[in-house]
Amino acid sequence: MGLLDSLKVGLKRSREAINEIFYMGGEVDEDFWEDLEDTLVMGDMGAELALRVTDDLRDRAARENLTRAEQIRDALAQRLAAEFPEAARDPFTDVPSCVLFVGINGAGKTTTVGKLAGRAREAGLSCVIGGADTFRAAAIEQLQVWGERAGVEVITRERGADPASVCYDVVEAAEKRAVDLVLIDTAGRLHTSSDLMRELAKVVGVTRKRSSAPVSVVLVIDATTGQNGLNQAREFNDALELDGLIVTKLDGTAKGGIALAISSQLGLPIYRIGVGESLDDLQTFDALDFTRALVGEGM
Ligand SMILES: Nc1nc2c(ncn2[C@@H]2O[C@H](COP(=O)(O)OP(=O)(O)OP(=O)(O)O)[C@@H](O)[C@H]2O)c(=O)[nH]1
Repeated sequence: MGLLDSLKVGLKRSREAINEIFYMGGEVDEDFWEDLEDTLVMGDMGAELALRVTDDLRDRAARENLTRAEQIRDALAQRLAAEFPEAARDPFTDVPSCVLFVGINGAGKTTTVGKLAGRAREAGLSCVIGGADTFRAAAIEQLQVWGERAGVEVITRERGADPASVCYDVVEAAEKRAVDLVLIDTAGRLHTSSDLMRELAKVVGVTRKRSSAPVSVVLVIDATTGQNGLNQAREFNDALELDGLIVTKLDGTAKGGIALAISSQLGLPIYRIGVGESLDDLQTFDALDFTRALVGEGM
């Protein structure tokens, strides 16, 4: 199955809901617009965004005399795609670069670091992985497994070591060797835990200060989290000034709208999306491919 197909399977739930409106009668009338707005809200996009998109589309339909629902479908995909801010730079290919991965437990940080390390190797970039999750012994082991899989060295310290000083060491070692790409995994934490968020702010501060390569702080977010994902992202952004997002588990039962809500509301680009658990299941984000998978391509 191609990566785009995995995404389409993952977004099936949202697409089916949207398909229903398009198939209902075919005529664009007041009910159609109301159903569209409701469906977008139900798909986790948030009420404000759903209203804005529906209003714009309604104007366009009037202007261009689009009277059949099918004509609206691609206009909807285009309009939704326009909500995603574009990345000014790609921290995984514009090297040298140092990237810190943050997020709640189980979001997919370690898996994503492994996948990206594999991609970097394939692209002929030199890469090291930093293990700043010294909280759990199992986390260090898991990262080492991913490092072996990707053929990339993992630099870490013993369990309980100060994560900020691990980052300092990793960046220093990488700079001595003129490594292109440094990927640092951090311990998962709840956005509501202020002590752990302060610790993370220190990790970010030390890394930004020590690294001569640009540092990007990337929030890894599980697409199946639903509306709570927006609160999470807001808290991480307030504490750390995020640079962008990686949205995982879009092959699962995600509705997908949450990716749009976060990216659009916080003005954060999506660098990659995760569409499975293996090394190859990572995709460069393309806004229009994503929104077309979300709204379907018609008959
Ligand atoms: N289906 C699917 N599963 C994923 C994806 N990314 C990660 N996972 C799975 O999600 C689970 C958690 O992934 P991890 O990479 O361990 O998450 P983490 O954020 O490092 O977790 P902590 O170390 O607890 O902070 C694992 O079972 C992964 O295989 C994805 O894109 N799709």
